[in-house]
Amino acid sequence: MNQDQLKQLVGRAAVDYVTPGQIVGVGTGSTVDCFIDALAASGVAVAGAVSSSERSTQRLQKHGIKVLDSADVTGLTVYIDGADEIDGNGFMVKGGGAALTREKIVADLAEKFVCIADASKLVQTLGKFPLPVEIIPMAAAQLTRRFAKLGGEARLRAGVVTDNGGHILDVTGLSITDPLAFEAEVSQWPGVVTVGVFARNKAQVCLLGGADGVKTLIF
Ligand SMILES: O=C(CO)[C@H](O)[C@H](O)COP(=O)(O)O
Repeated sequence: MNQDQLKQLVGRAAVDYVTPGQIVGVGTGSTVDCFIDALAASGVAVAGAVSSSERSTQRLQKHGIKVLDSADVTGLTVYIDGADEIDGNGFMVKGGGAALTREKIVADLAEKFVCIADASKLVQTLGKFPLPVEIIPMAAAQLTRRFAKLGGEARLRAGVVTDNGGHILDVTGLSITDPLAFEAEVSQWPGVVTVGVFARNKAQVCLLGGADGVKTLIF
């Protein structure tokens, strides 16, 4: 199976975590696109979705799934999203699609984060994938210096403006051995909107697609 087929496989598997009549939290990315399509095809009638991006909103609406504002809900049972990397504790790097800020906001509303990913995303230590950080543009130079002190090289993602009007730094060369401490530290640097380490809002479940089918990891 190629990577696209694995994404479709886990997208379909994630529908089992959605209950009819529920409001579901929906992430962003090509794997989530597969989930949205599978949900629409499944006949599981949800009451609506809280979406983490304009991209997912458009796809949900195209399928006739109602999109609610995050302010319209007090909580969500489940949030389904992909990841750029996930480790053996359910800690993730996210933001390859530049949607990390809204993803973290919607994930924070949910009782359970179900990560859907192909097996290439499972890593021992986070940091090989360039770490996305949404920032206020004015802080770019200072934040680049701060990451350099941690051994990272930050590059501005050219031509990208997020749904919130922010910019993205992609940081290479990091080895994130303590994701909770790293997230807490970087999150309080002035000019950081959201760091793409999801440790406080980690996954509780990962549906990992590989040659043998879908493996369910519980954290
Ligand atoms: O964090 C994300 C978007 O901001 C995505 O979940 C992540 O980039 C994975 O994307 P894909 O499913 O396309 O591989």
